[in-house]
Amino acid sequence: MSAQGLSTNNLSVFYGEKQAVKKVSMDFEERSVTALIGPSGCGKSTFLRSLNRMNDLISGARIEGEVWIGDKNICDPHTDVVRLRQRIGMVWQKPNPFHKSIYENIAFGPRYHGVKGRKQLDEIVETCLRKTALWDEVKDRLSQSGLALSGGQQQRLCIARSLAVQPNILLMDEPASALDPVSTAKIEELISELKKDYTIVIVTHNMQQAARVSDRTAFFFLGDLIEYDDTQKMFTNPSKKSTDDYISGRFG
Ligand SMILES: Nc1ncnc2c1ncn2[C@@H]1O[C@H](COP(=O)(O)OP(=O)(O)OP(=O)(O)O)[C@@H](O)[C@H]1O
Repeated sequence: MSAQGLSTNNLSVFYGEKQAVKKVSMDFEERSVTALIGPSGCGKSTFLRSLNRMNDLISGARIEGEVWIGDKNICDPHTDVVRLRQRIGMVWQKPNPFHKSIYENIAFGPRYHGVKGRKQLDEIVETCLRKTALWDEVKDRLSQSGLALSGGQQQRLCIARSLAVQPNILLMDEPASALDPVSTAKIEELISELKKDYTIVIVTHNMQQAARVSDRTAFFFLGDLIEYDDTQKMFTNPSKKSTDDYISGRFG
């Protein structure tokens, strides 16, 4: 595995007595998109959140097993969680810009991590807005509130905010499910563009979206990883009957 590679080994997540994720071992391909699919409640979001220790914030949640980034097991209690979340960004289902200007939404993270110069911050803001195809839409109103943007623009702003602290990995939990079809298409285009530079893991309920944007797909059911393969294979010739049943809409 390379210095940045992401993988899990026998990863289990519990909420109290309930086991939501059951000994899942996965290697994520770098600079590609992995989709996590499966019926509601099968543990996709729980698994995703454990990849950057977001489950730490949920009382009663407990992890067993390992999550590796390069040669570091991030489940180690000595892990610097702030630094970890800088390397592994998270984008949520509902766009959640800060109650700040468009500029400050992006400058906040780098400033927190020590970038002070205005010129450098200006550059980061422009680069991140260009990467998310927002620059032309907002360059003349950077001091306006991020909340004044449309839902789709807000979500792209949130993605730009994640990029500003230079992560290697982006986790996305149904990033387009709250958006209209045009905004969804823009987010999907953006994901395809971003995978040239980032390793992306996305939870989606939308089978067409998984088929369109991902290179690899993992099917979860009741906390188990049932099948994990190239997306094309998963959607045309899955190995397990339950994968086939789910993908073809026979349950879930
Ligand atoms: N904070 C929590 N406390 C207790 N149980 C939880 C918590 N979050 C999730 N669970 C339970 O863990 C299981 C997995 O939930 P999770 O949200 O990870 O599934 P999911 O596949 O992402 O579902 P969905 O597609 O509906 O978002 C479910 O049984 C759920 O009820």
